[in-house]
Parts: sequence; structure tokens; C-alpha cells
Amino acid sequence: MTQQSPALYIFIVTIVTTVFTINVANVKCKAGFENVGQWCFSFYLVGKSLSDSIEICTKAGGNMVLIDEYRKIEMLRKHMKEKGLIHKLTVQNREALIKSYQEIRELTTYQENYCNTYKTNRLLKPAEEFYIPNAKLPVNFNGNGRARLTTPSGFFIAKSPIPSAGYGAWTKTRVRKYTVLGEYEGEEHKIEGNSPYSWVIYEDKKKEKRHFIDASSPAKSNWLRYINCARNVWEENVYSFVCDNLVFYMTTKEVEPNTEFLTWYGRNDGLMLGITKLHPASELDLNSTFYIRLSYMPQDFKKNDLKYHQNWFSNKHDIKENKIQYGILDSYHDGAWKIQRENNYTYYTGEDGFSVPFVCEHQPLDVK
Ligand SMILES: C[S@@+](CC[C@H](N)C(=O)[O-])C[C@H]1O[C@@H](n2cnc3c(N)ncnc32)[C@H](O)[C@@H]1O
Repeated sequence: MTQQSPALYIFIVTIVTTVFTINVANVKCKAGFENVGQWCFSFYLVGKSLSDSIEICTKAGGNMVLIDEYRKIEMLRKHMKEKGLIHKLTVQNREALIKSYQEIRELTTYQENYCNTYKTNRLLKPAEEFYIPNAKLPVNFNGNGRARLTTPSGFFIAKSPIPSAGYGAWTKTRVRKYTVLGEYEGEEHKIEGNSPYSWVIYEDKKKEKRHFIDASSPAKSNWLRYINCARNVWEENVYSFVCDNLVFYMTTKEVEPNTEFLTWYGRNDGLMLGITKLHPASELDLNSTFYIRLSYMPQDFKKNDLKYHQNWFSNKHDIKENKIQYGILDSYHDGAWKIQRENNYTYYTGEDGFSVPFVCEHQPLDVK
């Protein structure tokens, strides 16, 4: 490092300051964009999905915000505060999302209650008002026919309209909400196989001990093996839960006649079928936090907290075609800002996605 004389130092500082001031004062923005510091932004307060916000920004002649320096984000935040925008940053589909989250909790409570009753008196199981027992098996039957033969009256096995899903389990009559359709029967294994008919059961809280209930053999399972995986919350009508190291299936809503039963298979099997089930309220605070979508990033970014990612400031929108993208949200809660990732919540939001306000940016035009 070399020493500089004070006179030279003052000279350099003056030049740098002058150049910077000229830039800030002369930034020219396209119509619809406003000049904030040395940047051009456009704020959209009506919530949109990630894909819609990218499209709207592109149509307006820009892109979503390129997160390449802290100063830019700080300036954006300051601007939103000064213009009184923060309290207008409301999630469009907030009410519906909160409602569906409450329903999930209610369901969990119901299952816990059922399980407690079952644990107190296992014999209650078949006699339970809302419990559907297997059909009685005939004395002589072909081994592989077992699973289908256990289908209780009022239910049937038939082709599913879900592309390449094979057979599914259906109801002929209306089924009440919170009806336990029975226990998922299968062979018990200690070692994980590779079966899409297999449920894993953790026997302790630390998830150290586990076993598998594998219904791949129709000779050793029941009709519940035919229940396919739901692709969204509207078609999901069955919930699986573990009680006493067994898996039970329960309806989550009233099921209309001639409807296929569909349940969520869990994260891993869901991913294999290309389905993600994540509720925004499990990751974001929908009650007292304001959100604005700044940008997006490709799927390869794994860190939830962008601050710690080395590429935080070099998000160059280098999205390869068809790559799943994550939104980047800025949030405001109790005077503090925080940047976080927006996941894919379409299982609960539908194609509209998480509908939040967003910002677009364009490279400033030549100085005026
Ligand atoms: C437990 S079995 C369900 C019964 C199966 N459909 C049958 O005919 O035997 C799981 C398999 O069903 C198919 N499946 C279930 N849900 C699906 C979905 N949403 N989309 C495509 N295939 C599905 C997959 O082949 C999966 O491996």
C-alpha cells in the first residue's frame, strides 16, 4: 500500500463525488418507471404470481430487480418507506391462504383425537362410527386378488383420469368429512426398498428408528394401496397419518359420489411425481409481515437465506429454459427488512401462485 498526499486525495474525492452526482441527477427512465437514486424502478402494488410478474416487467421494457448491490436494495427500501408504500404491500390471496392453513390445523387436531381414542381402546377401531372396515374376504380367494377384495361396499377400484396413474380407489356414495377409510395394510420391512407403495414410519421423535409398510404385493395389502397422489389441495380429499406405528387414511372433506380418493404421498414420492406440497404459511408470516417480490433465481440456489449465499449479489437472471425458478421476496416486519426465498406454493395457491406486489427495473437510459 502506498501513501498519498492529502492534496491528491482531496482531488480524487472531488472528482469521484462530482461524477457520481452528475449520474444521479441525470438518470432518465422509460415511461412508467421512476427514478430512484441512480436506478429506474416501477412498483406494482396489485399482487401477481412469479411468472406473471416476470412477464409484466419484460412487457414494460425491463426485468425484475437485478440484485447486484446493497445500496440499490437500501435505496429501494428507503423509497418505499418515504412514499408510504410499505403498508400497501399486501398478499393478494392472503385470506384464502390463511383459511386453508387453519383447515390443516383443524385436521391435525381431529387426527390426534382419533388416535388417542384408538390408543385407549384398539377394539373401538372397527366399531367407530366414522371408521370403514375392510370388506370381509371370501373363504377361498386368489392371493393376488386380496387387495381388491377388501374394498368395502360403496367403494370401487377403477382407472384414474390422472395421466399414467393407473388404477385408483373411488367412492360410489357421499362420504363424510373425517371418515377414517381404514388402516393402510402391507408388509412390514425394516430396510427401505424402492416401492411407491411404501410408507415410512418413524418410531421415535429423533427419526432414528423406522420401519416401512409396503403394499406393493396385492396379496398382502388392502384396497387403500390404490389411492393415488393428489396434485393440489382441491383434489386432495384424504390425509394419511400415523397412529401407534400404523398408517391410517382419513377424508379431509365431504367426498361426493363417483369421486376418486386422492392423498398426498409425502415430499420424496411427491417430488418423483413432480408435485411439491408446501403451504406459504409454513414459511412466511401472512399475518403481520409485508412482502414485495424483487427478483428470482434458478432452482440450483439451495440456501434459504440468501444473505449467506456467495451469489447473493450476482443474480444475473441467467435462467436456463424450463428451469424451475424461486422468487426473491423482501419483507418488512416491525421496522426490520429481510430478504428470503419464495418457494413453489402452487399446491395451495393454484397456478396463480403466491400473489404479491413486485418491482421492475430497467437499465437507466443515456443521461439527459
Ligand atoms: C400407491 S400406487 C397407487 C395405485 C396405482 N395407481 C395402481 O394402479 O396400482 C402409486 C403409483 O401410482 C401412480 N400415481 C399415483 N399418483 C399419481 C399421480 N398424481 N400422477 C401420476 N402417477 C401417479 C404412480 O405410478 C405411483 O408409483
